[in-house]
Amino acid sequence: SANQNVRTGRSGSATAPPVEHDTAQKIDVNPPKGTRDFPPEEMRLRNWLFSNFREVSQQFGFEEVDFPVLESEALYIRKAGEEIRDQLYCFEDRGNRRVALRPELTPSLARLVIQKGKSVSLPLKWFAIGQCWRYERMTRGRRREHYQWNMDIIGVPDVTAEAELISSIITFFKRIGLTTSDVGFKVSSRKVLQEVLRCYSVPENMFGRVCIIIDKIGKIPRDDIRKDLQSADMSEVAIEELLQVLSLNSLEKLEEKLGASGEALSDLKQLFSLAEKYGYSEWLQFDASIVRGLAYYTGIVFEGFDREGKLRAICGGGRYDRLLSTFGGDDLPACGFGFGDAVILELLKERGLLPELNLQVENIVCSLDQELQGAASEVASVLREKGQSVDLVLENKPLKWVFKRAARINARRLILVGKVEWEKGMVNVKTLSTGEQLEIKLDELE
Ligand SMILES: Nc1ccc(Br)nc1
Repeated sequence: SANQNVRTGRSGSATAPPVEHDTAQKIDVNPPKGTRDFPPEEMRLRNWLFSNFREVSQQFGFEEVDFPVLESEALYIRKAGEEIRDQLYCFEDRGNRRVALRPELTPSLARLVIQKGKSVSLPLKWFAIGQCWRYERMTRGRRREHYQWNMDIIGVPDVTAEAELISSIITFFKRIGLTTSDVGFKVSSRKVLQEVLRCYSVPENMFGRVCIIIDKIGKIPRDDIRKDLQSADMSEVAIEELLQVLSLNSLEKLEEKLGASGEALSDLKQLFSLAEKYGYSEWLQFDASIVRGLAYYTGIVFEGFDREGKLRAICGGGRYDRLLSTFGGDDLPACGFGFGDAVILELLKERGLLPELNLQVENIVCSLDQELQGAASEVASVLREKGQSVDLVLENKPLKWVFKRAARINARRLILVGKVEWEKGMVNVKTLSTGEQLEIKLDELE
């Protein structure tokens, strides 16, 4: 309290003994392996990215949702051998519950939709921006967390939903200055795979597993792909046929291979026709090798890629009509995508499209002597009540220091509270860009 001379730690008086603290031990000031801090400059860039995610989602009429970063491990235990399962950041909590840091948002969304049940009217158009985790042996030095933007449409069985989702991502790309010469979408349908597997009587319960194996094409040696497919009960002939179909990159060739009656072809034809109507056909290409690495996709799948081919997929998504029933809910048609915060920033950096985002404070307020500090606080409050931003100088600093700080925070005005002016109810206002200096009555400040 004011009348005691209690040491407050750093600046207390010499008389009282120092407050005892835990014995100092040097801690590692870096964040845990694979994780990031967001100091102001990085946080401005992240906020810029997320504002664009959010504004596009709202422009498409989507509502924002979020879920706990910690979920029951059971949400992610799928038997298809996915990488996401191998890298689950999971543990047993103090209540002996098996829990996991979410590796993706879609299972949480499915859980919430089931929880809401009949109380929500369809279709649901929800979006979320959430941190997702994986525990990867740091041998590969990759990140263990990233932020993902998701948009999902629940309750629409037609590919009109997928067309709308792709349109929203293209809108986002255009907003941040990317064009179809920078990025594109590879589009296919898992029904292509399904139709081939059925021709060779591969058991339905192998479908998810085969998809995960196919997704590794280009990432592991071709012979390993063949071995994995053999282990999924596929014959040599079936494997050959499958690998041939996966190399198709035109709907005409797909029709020659699979015939004109299959759902895969009709879905894809409808999607490309809708793309024409949206005006984004040039952004899409059919590529039968696209299956995506999540077991629950059942129909159209797509991924955004950089045309220079230097980076990993920018985003990806598709239809997952069976996910809800795997959680014991009633099946509902569903589709969505995930868009990570890493590759897009690498791409923008490479294209020289990262925005210049500087701190901008309208006013810096400073008293010219110690007994006017209270007056300076009064001036700051008056300006803040008018909705203006104010950096109030809190200590007795030389003017040279104040001008330096004003430049660093890009202040528009410097408000000086001096004894002579203050006695007349005035303050000294300096417009920093022009150097113009005025004496203004406090209640006329705006
Ligand atoms: N699923 C997932 C989670 C975290 C990171 Br980093 N990458 C992928």
